[in-house]
Amino acid sequence: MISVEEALKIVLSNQYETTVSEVPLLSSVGRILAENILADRDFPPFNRVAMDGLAFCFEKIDFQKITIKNIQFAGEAQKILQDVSKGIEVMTGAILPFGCDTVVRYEDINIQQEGEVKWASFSIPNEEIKKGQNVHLQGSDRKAEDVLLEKGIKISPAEIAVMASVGKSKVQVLSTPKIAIISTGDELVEIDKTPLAYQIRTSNAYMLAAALQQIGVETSTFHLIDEEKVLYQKLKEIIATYDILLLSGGVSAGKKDFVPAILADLGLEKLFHKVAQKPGKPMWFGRTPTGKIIFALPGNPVSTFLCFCKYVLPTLKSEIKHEEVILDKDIIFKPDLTYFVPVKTYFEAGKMMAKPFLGSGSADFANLTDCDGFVELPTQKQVFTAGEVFGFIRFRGL
Ligand SMILES: Nc1nc2c(c(=O)[nH]1)N[C@H]1C(S)=C(S)[C@@H](COP(=O)(O)OP(=O)(O)OC[C@H]3O[C@@H](n4cnc5c(N)ncnc54)[C@H](O)[C@@H]3O)O[C@H]1N2
Ligand code: MOO
Ligand SMILES: [Mg+2]
Repeated sequence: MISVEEALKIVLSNQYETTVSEVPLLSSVGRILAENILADRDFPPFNRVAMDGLAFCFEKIDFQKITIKNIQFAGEAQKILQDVSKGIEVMTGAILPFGCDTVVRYEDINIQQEGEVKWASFSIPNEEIKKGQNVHLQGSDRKAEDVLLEKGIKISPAEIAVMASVGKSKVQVLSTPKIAIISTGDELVEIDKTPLAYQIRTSNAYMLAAALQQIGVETSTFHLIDEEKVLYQKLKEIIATYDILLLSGGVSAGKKDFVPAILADLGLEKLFHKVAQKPGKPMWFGRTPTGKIIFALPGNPVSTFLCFCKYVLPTLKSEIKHEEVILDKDIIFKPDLTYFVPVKTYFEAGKMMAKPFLGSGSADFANLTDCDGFVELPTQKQVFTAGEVFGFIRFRGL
């Protein structure tokens, strides 16, 4: 049996190799960018008027009375202020007229008109007017050819705006693997059925699908009965269509726990079976010769969820924060296994504390609703004392 550390290392060094695909800009939100995005021109691309008002040349005007010539609207080619002692009305988003360097808002001027002649005077003290004000200078945000977005980042609406502004109607993103969630077990019925006395409703597949949905990954779900021929045939079909399989149940020592043997019959390479951990000891992990990845998670719901959070999530999320918590209660655990205990975290004097919920074991998934993660208690110790710091695997707010 291998340790938790070895198991995680094997999982991380056998990840599904994602390929790059090109998608329409809007379809790229939530995906991982697979190319650097460069500025195609300066940001802003011209000296942009930032306020509606009057533009002029600061050094050349008479501060008492500025004759107004012309209007520069947004979307118009640059106008030229022929007589630099005069001003020109400008609108936000327009290119600053040639010959001007400063803009004063309409709110800060009084405009008067006599016949054909229109002039402005300032309604604020002259000292408040600064040369260059209200002009968003060309290239002041970014220069042409600057890297605006680096590959590897997760695309949000802010990145969509940047890519739209540089004309990326199609974007290269990492392809998302096709994931199948397969629950197994004769005792399970669908959630809209009333279980008989010896049956239960299936919940693992919903739990896994929901966890993946939270990180923007879509899945397909299947349920298979504990029947060797059915498992062999259906798993063969699913492996042909999907890139990553998440199975739950059928991996332990029971007479109908066929999953490991069937996966071997299907020609999969077993990378490990059984990890020195509680819960989740019977976990199986392997791959196909073509690099498709199979996680066969133990069926007890807390085991399924812990194995998912500890091993599956790090392969699908671009970044996983390493977190630590302070245990708030002594725990004694003697077996030579890493012990993952559901905990509820809270803050005390600025430190993150963890209150353990031992519940009644790995089938007690109702317990998880009181918790927000697992604390990881290492094998090397048997007594874990209140006040000690341990690793924390968060599952709430993924
Ligand atoms: N003799 C041994 N027995 C068991 C061992 C062992 O080492 N020796 N390991 C125990 C541990 S630890 C676990 S965890 C379970 C793992 O069992 P399997 O992966 O074989 O899963 P099943 O036998 O199919 O089911 C176990 C349990 O989980 C429930 N289950 C399964 N699927 C679902 C689902 N989709 N939704 C809700 N609940 C599910 C199932 O009804 C069983 O109660 O084995 C121990 N036994
Ligand atoms: O790991 Mo089992 O998960 O202890 O019930
Ligand atoms: Mg079993």
